Amino acid sequence: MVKAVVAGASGGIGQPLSLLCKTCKNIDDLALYDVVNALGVAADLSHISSPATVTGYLPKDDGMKSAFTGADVVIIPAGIPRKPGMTRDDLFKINAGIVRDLIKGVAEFCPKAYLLIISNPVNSTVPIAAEVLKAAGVFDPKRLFGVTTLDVVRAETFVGALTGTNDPSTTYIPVIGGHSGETIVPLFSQAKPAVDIPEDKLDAITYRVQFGGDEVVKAKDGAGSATLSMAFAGFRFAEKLIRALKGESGIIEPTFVYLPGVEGGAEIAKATGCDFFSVPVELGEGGAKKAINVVADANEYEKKLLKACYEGLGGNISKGVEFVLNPPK
Ligand SMILES: NC(=O)c1ccc[n+]([C@@H]2O[C@H](COP(=O)([O-])OP(=O)(O)OC[C@H]3O[C@@H](n4cnc5c(N)ncnc54)[C@H](O)[C@@H]3O)[C@@H](O)[C@H]2O)c1
Ligand SMILES: O=C(O)C[C@H](O)C(=O)O
Repeated sequence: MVKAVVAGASGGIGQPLSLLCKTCKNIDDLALYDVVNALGVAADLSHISSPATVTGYLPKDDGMKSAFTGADVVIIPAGIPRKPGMTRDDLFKINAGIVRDLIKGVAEFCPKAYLLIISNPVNSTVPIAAEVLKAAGVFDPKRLFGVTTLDVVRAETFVGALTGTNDPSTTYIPVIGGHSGETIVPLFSQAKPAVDIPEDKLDAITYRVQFGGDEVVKAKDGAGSATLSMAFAGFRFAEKLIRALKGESGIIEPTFVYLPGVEGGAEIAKATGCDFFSVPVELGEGGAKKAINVVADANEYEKKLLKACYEGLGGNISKGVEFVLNPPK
């Protein structure tokens, strides 16, 4: 019996993500939480003839408590998206408080749940979540994941277009670091099967993975950021995690974790100078089983990218931690 919650279920990501969860054979009970329209989205999805039961909750009548109680997995895409001209960090002011308050609810109502944070800026919202859980005495680093899967999905897609493969998703490409601009570092040299990216195309494809989010923000022209591709990516990660929790072995996916709390992570934290970092993580019955040190094998081109990543990411992480430890007055 697996209960999954989508918090922010009525939004651009939340609705298609909830749809995918409703059709997932590994989810039995789906709770949709939002500050608006969660009952409508739940009523709509509940007519789909798949096994999962769906219920919707608003903040009134202890809705968060009802939604979160008994949850095994909580996926959080709640918060505002970017408009053209904004960085993900510009979202901090509003989304930091939204994530903090949702995680307080998690700590109270489902402290053992596995948490998948989608809300931006991920580089800061995941440290916020960790600090809130620590303060409540329920932080387990093996259960907290920043969802960076969209960067991996983009890398697969853009490389697929270059190689002309029939199915881009069959190429494994570790994308590591954080989830914004230069903190996103694709390691094309470690693709499996190997890909041969012509030298004159390397800068452009790297940039496209790092700034792919901007393409969508620009194309949507004020109507938000990536929602459908993000729902696909968020579901891909959630579904893999649930399969691993149920005992399937050998599942590896890059995700933004608190490295010192995951096996193999301490040495990566030492090498990168960042406690929170996305690396390929082997998922298991207890969540994050092992962080895989792909940093050590980066080539010279990738090492330069990583240097810029460490510089940007450190500040984003501290900003999140500070928000909880020294809350703005
Ligand atoms: N991690 C990633 O790769 C990635 C990719 C795309 C978007 N995002 C981020 O995901 C977030 C959501 O994007 P979107 O396009 O779905 O936005 P959206 O505005 O369409 O939806 C957000 C939803 O969150 C809800 N919400 C707001 N405050 C809430 C609260 N306190 N509790 C519960 N629900 C609340 C809103 O009512 C809304 O339904 C943004 O921060 C965006 O930047 C992350
Ligand atoms: O770009 C954004 O703001 C949304 C998301 O983080 C993305 O990568 O598409």
